[in-house]
Amino acid sequence: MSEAVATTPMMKQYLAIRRDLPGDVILLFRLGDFYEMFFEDAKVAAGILNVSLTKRNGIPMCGVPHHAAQSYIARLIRAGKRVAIGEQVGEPVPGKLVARELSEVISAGTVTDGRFLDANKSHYLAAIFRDGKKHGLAYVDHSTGEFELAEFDSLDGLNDELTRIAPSELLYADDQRELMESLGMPKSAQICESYLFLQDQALHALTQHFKVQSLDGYGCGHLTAALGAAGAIMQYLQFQLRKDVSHIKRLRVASLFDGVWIDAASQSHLELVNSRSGAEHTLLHALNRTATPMGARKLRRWVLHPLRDLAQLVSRQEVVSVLLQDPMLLGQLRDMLKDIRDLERTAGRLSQGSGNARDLLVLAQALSAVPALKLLMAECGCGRNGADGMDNLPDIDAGMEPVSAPSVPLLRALHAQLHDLTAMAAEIEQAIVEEPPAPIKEGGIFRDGYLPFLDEFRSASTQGRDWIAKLQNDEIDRTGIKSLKIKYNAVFGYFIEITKSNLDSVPKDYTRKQTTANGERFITDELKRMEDKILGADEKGKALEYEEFVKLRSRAMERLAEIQETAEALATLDALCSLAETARLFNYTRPLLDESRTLVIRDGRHPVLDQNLAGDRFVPNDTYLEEVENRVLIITGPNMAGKSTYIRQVALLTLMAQIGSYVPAATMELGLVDRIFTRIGASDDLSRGQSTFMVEMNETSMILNNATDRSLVILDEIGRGTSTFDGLSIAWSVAEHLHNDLGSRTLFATHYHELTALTATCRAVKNYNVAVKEWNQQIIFLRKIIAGSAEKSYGIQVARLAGLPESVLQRARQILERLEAGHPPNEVAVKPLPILEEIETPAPKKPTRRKGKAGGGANASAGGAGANANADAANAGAVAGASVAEESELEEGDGDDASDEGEGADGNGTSTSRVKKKLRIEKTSVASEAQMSLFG
Ligand SMILES: Nc1ncnc2c1ncn2[C@@H]1O[C@H](COP(=O)(O)OP(=O)(O)OP(=O)(O)O)[C@@H](O)[C@H]1O
Repeated sequence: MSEAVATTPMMKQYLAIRRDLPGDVILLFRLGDFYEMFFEDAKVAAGILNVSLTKRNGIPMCGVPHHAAQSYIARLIRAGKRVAIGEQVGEPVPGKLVARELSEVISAGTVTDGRFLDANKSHYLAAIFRDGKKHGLAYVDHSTGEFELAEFDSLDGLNDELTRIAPSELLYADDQRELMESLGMPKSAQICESYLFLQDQALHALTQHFKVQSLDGYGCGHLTAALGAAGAIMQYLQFQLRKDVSHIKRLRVASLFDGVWIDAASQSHLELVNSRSGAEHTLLHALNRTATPMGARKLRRWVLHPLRDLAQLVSRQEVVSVLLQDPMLLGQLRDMLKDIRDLERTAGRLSQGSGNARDLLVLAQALSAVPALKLLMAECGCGRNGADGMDNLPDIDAGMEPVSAPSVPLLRALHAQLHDLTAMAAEIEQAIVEEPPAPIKEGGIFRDGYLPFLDEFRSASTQGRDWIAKLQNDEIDRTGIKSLKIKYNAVFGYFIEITKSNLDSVPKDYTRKQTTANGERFITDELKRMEDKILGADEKGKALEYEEFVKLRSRAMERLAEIQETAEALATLDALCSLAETARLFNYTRPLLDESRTLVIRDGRHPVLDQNLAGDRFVPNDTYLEEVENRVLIITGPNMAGKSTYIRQVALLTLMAQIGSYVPAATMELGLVDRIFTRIGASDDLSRGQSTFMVEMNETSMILNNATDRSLVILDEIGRGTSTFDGLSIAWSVAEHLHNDLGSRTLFATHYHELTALTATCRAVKNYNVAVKEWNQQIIFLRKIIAGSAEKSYGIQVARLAGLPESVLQRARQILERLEAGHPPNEVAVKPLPILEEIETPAPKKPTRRKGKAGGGANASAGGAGANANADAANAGAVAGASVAEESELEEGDGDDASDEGEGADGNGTSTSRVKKKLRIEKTSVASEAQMSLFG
C-alpha cells in the first residue's frame, strides 16, 4: 500500500477498521450509496459477486449498491466468507469526512436477517473441543438465544449429534485441526485461536455473561470439554463478531440421552429430514403440517430426537387425542396459529438491538393473538364437539362456568406458559403505523398523534416541501426556464438544476455548486434558508422517532423471558396440532406404548410412500416381534418386492410412536426402544477415502458395538459388497451375534437364502418373505409379508422389467440353470451351452383367434420397456404390465398376427384373462395366509 493511500483521511479511517479484523473477513465500507471493498477483499469479493474489479490510485476496489447489499452479503456468506460492515454513523456534512465505524460482523452461524435463514430450521453456531478423552460440543441459535452443550466419550457420538444439529458454522481451536479432520473437515468449519477454548478463559467468559459464580447451577460444571467449546462461542460472538448476547439467558445441557439414539448413518438412511430424492420424501415432510416456523423447527427437532420417556410420550399422545376428538377446534387452533409469525426469531432480533419497527409489530400481532388462543385451548378435551356431540357445551344459561383450563396435563402446562402480554401489544399497535419502513433512523415509524412533538416537526417538514414546490414555480416564472428543477441529495442538500441549453438565462444571484454531464447545479440564499428550516425539522423528527423507537423496543424487551416462554409454548402447540392434523388426514391410530420388548403392528403403512403413492394404494403389512420366539426376522424375497420398504416402515413407525405421534397402522403395540440402528443401502464415502464395503462394515460394527436388548436394528443386505461366500459368512455371524449376544429386536432383509437355515439353531429367528406370483416368466409383486422363506430370487425376471436385452436375459437363464444343476463355474463358462429351446418353457398353445389384431407378441417381446413401465404400478393384485396390455389386445384383436402368441397364454394354454382371474383369487388367499401366520 502506498504512503499516499494510507494518508488520505478516508483511507486512514478504512484501515483503522480493517486492522482489527481477521484476514478472512471481508469489509464492506459504506461510501455514500455504495458499500466499497478494497485491496485483497476487493479481489476475492469481485470473483464471488461477479462485479467488476477496478483500481483507483493503484488500489484494487469494487462495490455494491447500498440498497441491494443484503443479497450480495448473502452470496458472500454462502461462499463461506464472513462479512464486516463499516457503517456511516453520522449524517454527511458537506466538506467533512463522515464518521464510520464497524457496526457488525456477519457470519454463517449468526445471521439473524430472515432473508438468510431457512425459517423451518434452527440455525446453529457450534464449537467443538477435545479435552483428554472427552469430546465437547456447544451450540447456539443466535436468532433465538437457545444455547446448549454436551459431551461425548467417542468421536462417533459427537459426529451423530453434529449431523443432527447441522451447524451453519463450526468453530474449532487452531491446535485441534486433527479433530476437525477426523470429522471430514466440513464446509462450515471455522478455525479460531486456541486460547478462546482454554478452561479459565472460557469459564470466565461464561460466568461473566450469566452473572454467576460457577456453572454448577446449570448442571454443567464438570463438562470441561463442552465448557471450553461454550466459552469459545461466547467470546467469538462478543469480541470477534461484536454481537449483542444479552438475549442468551441460559445454558442447557442437551438432553441427548433421554432420547432415542439415532446415529448419523441411520438418520440419513431413514430419510428423516433429508433425502436425496427431495424434501418431499422425508418423514418430516410427511408429518409437517405446522402453521408457524417455530412449530416447524420444533417438529424437526422431535423427529431427530425421539423420546424414551413413557410419561412424556403419553402426555403428547393425550394432546393429539383430544385434538382429534374435536376436528373443528383443531382447525380453529391451526387457523389462529397461521396468523402468528416467527415470534421466537423476532424476539431474538429485537433483544439484540437489530430488530426494527416491523419486528415490533410482528411481536405485537403474535402476542395479541394469545388470549383467544388460550380460550380455545381451554376447551380442548371438554368434549365440545367431540364424541359426546354438542351436549357438552358449557351451558351458560344454566349457570355453568365456562371452561378455564384444558383437561390434559401437557395442554394445561402450555396454556399456563402462554403469557398475557396484550397491554404491551396494544401499546405497540397504537404507536406504530400499519406498514412501517425497515430502517429505524429514517422516520415514518410512529402514527400521527402518538408523539405531539413529532407531529410538530412533521408539519414543519411537510410545509417545507410545499415551500420548495412554490419556490420552483416562482423561479421558473422569474427565469423563464421551463425545465428548472429543485432537487435534493445527501451531499449538497437542496439545489437548483439547470440544463446546458438554458445556462445563459441563469440569474446573477444564483451560486454555482457543481457541473454535471447535462448541466449545472446552483443554490440561492433563499433556498439555503428554507433548507435549514426543512432539514432541521426533518432531522429532528427522525432523531426523535429513533429515540422513541429504541425506548419502546427496550420496554418490550423487559418482558423477554415471558415472550420466549410464550414462543416456546406456541411452537410445541403447533407441533402437536401438526401431528393431530396428519393423523386426522391419513387415519392414523394411537400406538399403545409400554416398557415390554414387543413390537406388534397390524396393517402398517410406510408413512412417506403411503402419502406419495399416486393412484396406487400402499399395501399394508403386519409385523410381529417379541422377545422369546420372534425376535430376529429374516426377510427374503425377490428384488423390488418391497423388503427395504417394509423394514424401513417398521423403523419409521417406531420412531413416530416415540415422538408422540399417531401411526399409519390399524394397531401398534410398542415396547419402547432405546436406539434405532439401520444399515441400509450402500453409500460410498469417497471423501473420507472409504470403499462401499468399508462403509458397510463400519456401520455394522458401530451397530454391533452399541445395540442393546432394547434396541431396534434394521439391516438390509449385509455383506453384499464383497464376494458371495465372505458376504454370506459375515451376514450369518452378524445375525447370530444379534440373536445370541445382543438380544435386539432385528429385521434382516437379505438375498442370501441360506440365512433362512438359522431357524434351526436360533430359537428367536423367524423367516418371512415378501409374496410374489410367477406367471409366464413374469413376476407379480403382491407386496405382502408372509411367514416362511422365499424360494427363489427372481433376479432375471426383475432384470427383464428393467429392460435388459433379451439375449442377455436368455444367456443368464442358461447360466443360472447350469449353476443350479451343480455345474462348477468353469464348466458353465467353457462348455458349449445347449441350444436355447432346450431350456425354454415349452411353446404354449395358440390362443383362440378373435376379432382385431392380436398384438400380444409385439408387446411381450418389447418386454423391458412395456413391462417396466407397468411394473411400478404392479402392486398387489396388479398383473405385471405387459400381460395386462396383452390381455386387452387379445380380447379386442382379430388375431391376424399369431406368431408370438405364446406370450399371450400360459404354458398350459390357459388364456391370459383366465390366468389373471386366478391370480386375483390367489392373491387374496396369500394375503389372508399372511394374517393367519402372523397373528394365528
Ligand atoms: N407395501 C407396498 N405397497 C405398495 N408399493 C410398495 C410396497 N412396498 C414396496 N413398494 C414399491 O416397491 C418398490 C420396491 O420396493 P423395495 O425397494 O422395498 O424392494 P426390495 O425388495 O428392497 O428390492 P431390492 O432387493 O432390489 O433392494 C418401492 O419403491 C415401492 O414403490
